[in-house]
Amino acid sequence: MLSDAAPGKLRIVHGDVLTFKIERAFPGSLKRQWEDDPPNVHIIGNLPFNVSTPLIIKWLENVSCRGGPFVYGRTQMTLTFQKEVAERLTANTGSKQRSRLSVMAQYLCNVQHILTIPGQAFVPKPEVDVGVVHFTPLVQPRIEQPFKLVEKVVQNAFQFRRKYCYRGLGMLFPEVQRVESTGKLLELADVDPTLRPSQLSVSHFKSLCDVYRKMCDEDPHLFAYNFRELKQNKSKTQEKEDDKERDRL
Ligand SMILES: C[S@@+](CC[C@H](N)C(=O)[O-])C[C@H]1O[C@@H](n2cnc3c(N)ncnc32)[C@H](O)[C@@H]1O
Repeated sequence: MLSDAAPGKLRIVHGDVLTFKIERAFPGSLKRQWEDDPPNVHIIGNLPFNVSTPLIIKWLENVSCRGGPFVYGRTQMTLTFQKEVAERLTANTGSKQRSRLSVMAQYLCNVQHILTIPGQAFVPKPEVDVGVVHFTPLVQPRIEQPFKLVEKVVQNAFQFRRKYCYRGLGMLFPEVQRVESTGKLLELADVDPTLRPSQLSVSHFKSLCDVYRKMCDEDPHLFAYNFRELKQNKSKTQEKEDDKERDRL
């Protein structure tokens, strides 16, 4: 009905936004250089919350490698999220909502929480309020390291939210070298080990990622070390042991 009302001006594509190839959706003539003003392509989305959160992670990774919607340049996005997620995306250093998402979004984009729409404005009314967030990719990311490396450092740092940051960052390293390597990382990055994860600024994360990158270059096995995976595998092994024990009884 909508496309009939605007012939030639509106094209409706039925599909899954998570797999849709936006990079092929618009004419190549719209492409701009990364350093130029944003292109005449704007992504606007009001998606279910279980889609919008994984999607923003995917699109942030696309920003970092200038892929997906960002083959057109610094494509702007205006997206809705559960209000709490919108607050996390835009949270400043030191605030209660400061989280992994804040750092991942803010190192790559200028992020603004434009407005909050009360849940009752929608039919059917969702359980939560809705935050509208605007993203403009930065010409120069605040951290110039691969997305996966930044994600790993940030994820580990926020692993123990209430503890000093050295606790979470320590999990980047195998147990045998943990104390020494964490000390070296924090010292070379000039980061106070007793800051809480929420007190770490993007520029703290930049130093941490740069030093961690050097440490990974020196030790090729380091990046593959994953404390979380080990923990999961350990608990699976423990589960199996428990099952065996139960069978014996
Ligand atoms: C909150 S409603 C918004 C409806 C309308 N766009 C608006 O703003 O009023 C979310 C819409 O996202 C659609 N949707 C859900 N999952 C999707 C996906 N993976 N890809 C594309 N659309 C999806 C649903 O069909 C639904 O129409």
